[in-house]
Amino acid sequence: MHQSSPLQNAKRRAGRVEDDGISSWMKGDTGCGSRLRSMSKLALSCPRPAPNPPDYGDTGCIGGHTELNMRKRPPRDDLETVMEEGEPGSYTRGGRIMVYVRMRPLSKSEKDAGARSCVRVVNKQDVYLAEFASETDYLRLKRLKGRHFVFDAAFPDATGQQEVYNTSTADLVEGVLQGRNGSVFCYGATGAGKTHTMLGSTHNPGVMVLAFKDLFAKLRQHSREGDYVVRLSYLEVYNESVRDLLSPGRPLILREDSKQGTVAAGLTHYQAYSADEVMALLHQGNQNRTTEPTRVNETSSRSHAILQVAVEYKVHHESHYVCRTGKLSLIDLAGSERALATDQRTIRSLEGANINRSLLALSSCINALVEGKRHIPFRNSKLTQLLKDSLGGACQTSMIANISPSNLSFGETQNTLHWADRAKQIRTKACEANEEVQVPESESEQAKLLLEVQKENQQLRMQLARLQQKLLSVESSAIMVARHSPAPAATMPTPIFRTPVSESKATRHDECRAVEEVLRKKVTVLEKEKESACREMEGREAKLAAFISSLQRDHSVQLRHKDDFIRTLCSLKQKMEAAEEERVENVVPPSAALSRTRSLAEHLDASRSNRRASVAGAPRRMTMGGAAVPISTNLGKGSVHQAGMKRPAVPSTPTSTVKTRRSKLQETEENQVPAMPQSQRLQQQSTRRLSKIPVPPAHLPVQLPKTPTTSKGAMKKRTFWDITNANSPSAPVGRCTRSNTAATPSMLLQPGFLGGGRRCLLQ
Ligand SMILES: Nc1ncnc2c1ncn2[C@@H]1O[C@H](COP(=O)(O)OP(=O)(O)OP(=O)(O)O)[C@@H](O)[C@H]1O
Repeated sequence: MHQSSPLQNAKRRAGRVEDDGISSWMKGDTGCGSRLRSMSKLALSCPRPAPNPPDYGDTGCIGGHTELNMRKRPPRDDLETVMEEGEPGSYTRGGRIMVYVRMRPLSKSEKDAGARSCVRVVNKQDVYLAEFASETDYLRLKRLKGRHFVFDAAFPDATGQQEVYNTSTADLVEGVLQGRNGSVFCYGATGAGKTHTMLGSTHNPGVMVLAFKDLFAKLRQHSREGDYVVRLSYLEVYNESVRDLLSPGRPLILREDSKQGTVAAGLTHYQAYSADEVMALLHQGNQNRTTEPTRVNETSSRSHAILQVAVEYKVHHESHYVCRTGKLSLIDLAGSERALATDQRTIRSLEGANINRSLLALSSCINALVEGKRHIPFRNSKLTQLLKDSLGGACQTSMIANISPSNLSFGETQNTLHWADRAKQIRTKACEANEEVQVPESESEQAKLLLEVQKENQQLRMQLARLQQKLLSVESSAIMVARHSPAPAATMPTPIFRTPVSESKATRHDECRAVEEVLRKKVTVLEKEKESACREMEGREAKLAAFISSLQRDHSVQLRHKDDFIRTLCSLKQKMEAAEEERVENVVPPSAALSRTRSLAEHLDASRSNRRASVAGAPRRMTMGGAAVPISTNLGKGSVHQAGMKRPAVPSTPTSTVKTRRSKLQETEENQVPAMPQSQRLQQQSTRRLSKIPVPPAHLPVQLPKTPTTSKGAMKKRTFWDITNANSPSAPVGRCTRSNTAATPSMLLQPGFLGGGRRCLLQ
């Protein structure tokens, strides 16, 4: 019936003989747990551990209510015990994730399908898993293996919600109120009871609801009304996109925050003041959550849901108050599932693939954390990104692994238990309390006042020290001055500085008086010096003024001379221009003019000689073209009459001009004016014309016109007066770049200035 294992034999040999214990384990008494633990310890130390396995009833019912089926009990050597060193009950939260297992009852459908329980929870910590095989399935029967797991707590199917909450989450809520972060998440296969554990129903509320109720109750207990703030956010990760469940909209983006860790940007945070408010929000969020019926679960959650509660509150003490900030994350993961477990192969299978992928990423992170790897692949999925703080951060974390007892779900249950067992080894960072001690306002004011008084006192002390130093320096300088200046004998009959300064007050007074006297004398001397200096300065000033006025006079005289000179120059220029114009007017070809002049000169000579001849009785002759020609004395119109000879042709001289000349010639002849060279005559003409040009008065300043003329005709008529006096009423108006400035004498003397100015005016 019963095989003794080597371990039992060893125990017996060691005098620690125990009964096989099977019956008592089946009953689930408390003693069996300790026995199992002691055996497990032994198993760890023995090369081939073989503790006695628990018994499994035919019906699969658990809880020690069935008869032992000895035939189906797996061999003891096959039982694999997975335990950590140390007493399981001695687990503390410090530094690692707390792992709990909750088994749900067999569902009606499972019972109908003839499923049996393959899991046994013993002593609220130990979980035994057995694989059943039918009696005809010989192959599987041979491979039957029993597995034993020990967790921080294991909840059998009959465990109520409150107990689960008290064991797994209540201390986290307490931690949040102390300013720590905490998180609880449920893991398991689809339909294993995660949502039931986390959310529950209206009549049987789950961990989330109970946590809120507890939280608000404790807040009211610890803090005054109005001294706490509870903020709530609720999101889901569906098909690798993050959604806000309290205000659905666009998918949210995850961001890394140096203070808060991974945060969903744009997530709504509702402020709640009571548990009822939270319930309403939770209900609203759950309505928005993606749930679909699958073959396994009527209301299967197709997303991972994360509910976060941030708590800020003040705890009042006698002299101060403490401000604490904590955060509690409650996570309901979507169930891992086999592809066949779901009926649809379209959207549901895609959801399932995404769920499995994210859970695989979670498993990878847990493995990496357990193995102590440097790199933890949190970024592999949105879920692991969001759980980063819960898994590897400064956070108190509880994991509830939900399992189904059905032998039909053996694989999923086994995976879940293995996964949960591994998660036990995850170490978390030390979770420091986020609290700030603050002094009440009245006391802080007093402290502030005290500080101010102390500061003022210090400043006054420093000021006093500075003044004392100053006084000493003044005294020493006074002594130095008094030493270096001879004191009058009458005022200082005794040498006052012979006595030390600190000797007596009287001596000091004498010293001061002596110093005062010396200083007064010095001041008098300085005043006298100042007066004499002032007088000297005044004399110098008068001399300088006279010199400046003489300079000004000289300068004005010089200016006048310069103006005269310029005026002369201008008149000469005008004359020359007039002469030039005259010459241009009488345009005669040079050759013709020359020949004409010559002929006139010859004619003049001839007439002179004729006159002389007539005076002497000889016939008058006229030389034309070098030959002497006899002419009549009448030199009027066509007066040249000579036999056999034509009158010489005058080349191109205009008739009027010829006439004028002839008349002039006649006049000359008549007046008997001696012949004169033409150049002299022209000069005389020019002189005569120039004498008619008015010369400006000497006192007028030489100025250029301010505004040049706009017409050429006007310019041509301008006189010297117009050019030199811009204020003249006849001054032409026009455009000129240089004419806006009054010309200085030196400017007027510039070569081409007048001509340039003229050109400018003609523009
Ligand atoms: N401890 C329990 N006691 C009684 N009934 C339970 C328990 N746990 C789960 N159930 C029932 O089992 C069914 C499936 O549970 P639940 O929906 O919580 O599974 P789940 O793990 O959340 O599944 P999924 O991952 O598909 O969402 C529900 O009808 C629920 O009422």
